[in-house]
Amino acid sequence: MDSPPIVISRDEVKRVLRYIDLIPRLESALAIFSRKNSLEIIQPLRSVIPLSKYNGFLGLMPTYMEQEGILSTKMVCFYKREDGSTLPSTQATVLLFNPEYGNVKAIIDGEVITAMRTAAASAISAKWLMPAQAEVLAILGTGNEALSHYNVFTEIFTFKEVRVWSRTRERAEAFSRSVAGPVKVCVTVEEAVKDADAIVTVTRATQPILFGKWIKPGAHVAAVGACRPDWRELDDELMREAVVYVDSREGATTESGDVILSGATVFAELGEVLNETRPALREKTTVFKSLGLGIEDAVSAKLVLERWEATE
Ligand SMILES: NC(=O)c1ccc[n+]([C@@H]2O[C@H](COP(=O)([O-])OP(=O)(O)OC[C@H]3O[C@@H](n4cnc5c(N)ncnc54)[C@H](O)[C@@H]3O)[C@@H](O)[C@H]2O)c1
Ligand SMILES: O=C(O)[C@@H]1CCCCN1
Repeated sequence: MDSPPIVISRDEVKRVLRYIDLIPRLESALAIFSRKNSLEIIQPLRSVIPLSKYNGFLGLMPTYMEQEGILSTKMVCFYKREDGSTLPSTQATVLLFNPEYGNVKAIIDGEVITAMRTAAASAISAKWLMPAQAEVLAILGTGNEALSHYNVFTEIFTFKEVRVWSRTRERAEAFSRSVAGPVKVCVTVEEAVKDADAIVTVTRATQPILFGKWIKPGAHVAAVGACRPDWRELDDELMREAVVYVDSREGATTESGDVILSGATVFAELGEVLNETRPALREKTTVFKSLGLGIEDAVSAKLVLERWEATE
């Protein structure tokens, strides 16, 4: 008889998932994704259901990676509203199936997976696109993604200064106190990004908060928020003048307000850089527009299950 699905909680995911293991799996998955071979990967564009009454969305992210033996679906709800709820604004669950028979092997909390795989993808973009001698990191936003980005960027790079900006000084100060290393609290976005080499935008803004005129030529921006076609974090000048990389061309041209409304040209997918079919123009100002991919959740969930089984 088949065994029931294993249920892996948020705390267990946090216990077993490590960037050092996750990053190589993501690099491999992004590279496979950009080869566009349906024998290797089937990952349709995310279906998104608006939850208009609650100012939110449900995204469905099925993925099949035949050679890796992974069949999964992430279901993610994300909300625009700010009504003082203590629940996270992005909540997710990942189902891992046995592709041979269709039985569910594991039901895995997706909150930490989402935060860590998104931050790891941004870190991979920075590995290839950030200036060689990067000294200053600026993080715009102080939520879950800000924390995961702080963690991975300070784990794999060495910055002389890390800055943070939030709409209120209190939130930026609380973020600065919550992390292990020193973080400079900035009162304006302009102050935070001045001469920064790497900039991470992880807000729920729907209008531009980051303007090209403030940015040092050659800086790298990992743009993570603004995941709807009418939402923005970056202004037209930045989007049009930077070299724009994305996780998925199809995703970016369907879901990203920063890409669609600015009319910017997408230069390459990150996976194409990893496959060396498109160049990494590190010396130019670069934007990595991240929307999030089912394959990232698929390989993360498989890794979580492997580590969980190994340590149970
Ligand atoms: N690209 C991806 O794969 C991916 C994955 C997860 C989340 N996201 C997106 O990243 C963003 C951050 O996610 P999170 O989980 O950290 O959210 P969060 O709610 O934990 O944090 C959001 C941050 O944005 C700030 N904020 C809210 N409205 C703002 C506004 N109008 N202007 C400036 N700042 C504002 C909040 O104060 C907070 O600091 C969201 O837009 C989310 O949808 C993207
Ligand atoms: O890929 C994801 O998980 C996210 C969730 C929030 C909105 C954008 N995409």
